[in-house]
Amino acid sequence: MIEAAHLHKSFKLRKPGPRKGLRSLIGGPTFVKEAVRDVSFTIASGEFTGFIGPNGAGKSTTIKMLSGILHPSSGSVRLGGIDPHRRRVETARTLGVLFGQRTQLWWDLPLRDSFEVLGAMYRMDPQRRRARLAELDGLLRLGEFLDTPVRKLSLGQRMRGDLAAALLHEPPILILDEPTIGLDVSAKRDIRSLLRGINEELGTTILLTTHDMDDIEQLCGRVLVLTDGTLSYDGPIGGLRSRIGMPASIEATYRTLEQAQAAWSALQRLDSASLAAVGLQERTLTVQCSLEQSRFMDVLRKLEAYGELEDARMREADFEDAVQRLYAN
Ligand SMILES: Nc1ncnc2c1ncn2[C@@H]1O[C@H](COP(=O)(O)OP(=O)(O)OP(=O)(O)O)[C@@H](O)[C@H]1O
Repeated sequence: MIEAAHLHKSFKLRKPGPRKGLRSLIGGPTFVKEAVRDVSFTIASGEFTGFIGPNGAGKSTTIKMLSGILHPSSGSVRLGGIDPHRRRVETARTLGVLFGQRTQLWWDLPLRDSFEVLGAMYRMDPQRRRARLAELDGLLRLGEFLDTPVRKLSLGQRMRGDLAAALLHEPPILILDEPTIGLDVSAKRDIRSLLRGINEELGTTILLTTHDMDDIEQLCGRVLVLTDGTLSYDGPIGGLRSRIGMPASIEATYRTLEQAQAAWSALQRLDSASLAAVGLQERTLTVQCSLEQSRFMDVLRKLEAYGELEDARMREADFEDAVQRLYAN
């Protein structure tokens, strides 16, 4: 459904010139910025895929190439077999796009009127538009604010309206850029459950770009990680967890202070990639380990070599932190 083959995009930029005032506009020497280096992936119909990466990794540039706004310097894109840059009209029919940071609705118009304008832009038959709106109303619960001007909507309501606007013309593919940005916890939960419904009930293929790892964990079967213009990971979220190592920490409380101190100094000397002592507070030792939860008992057995344990608790690694570490490396 979405095919990207060896996508590459570079921009020719000019360094600021040494001169002051108007003459600085002439600028210095040019250089090439490679925003996307060599990205290939195929997304099948009905997949819900996450697209993540640190700031400046090239996600927006990739999305702009997928949606036909930018032409790749080399490589190719096909959306349902269509080249989005050459066939703009068919692409507009195939694709719905939502940018969380801006709206495609008319600020002063009631939501209902925005849909009328969009329906006319997509040359939808009014009867078909009304039927589709009724379907989207059932899914996105628009009824309560359909007659409210967009500027008076809460951010969560506006996002629901924007989702309906992106889906009005029944596109089989939806590209979302930060659809939960700025929302509070409950509105985020709401939007996520609506996105799940759109994917499952309408069968829409979704590519989701976000900096919110909860979006990815809760929605995406597959995740693409873009770092410095190249795909550094493409696979299921579980595989990303094991790739990162997902260090979990265990807090183990020994019966005596001496035992805890003995364990602390022994583990400090131990040069192990899978087990590291990271803190000692009175009788409680904190260790980090890259093992899966099923091997918690193995770690406990190692810790018991230094003395009897009174208590032990495992803290699951935070996915968000782990992904930030992955970007940093
Ligand atoms: N039109 C442009 N002209 C010049 N450089 C650009 C242009 N668009 C993007 N870039 C550069 O390309 C690189 C990738 O930018 P892009 O916006 O695609 O990253 P991103 O992953 O979407 O980042 P963010 O998460 O911050 O939105 C950046 O270094 C950016 O400055």
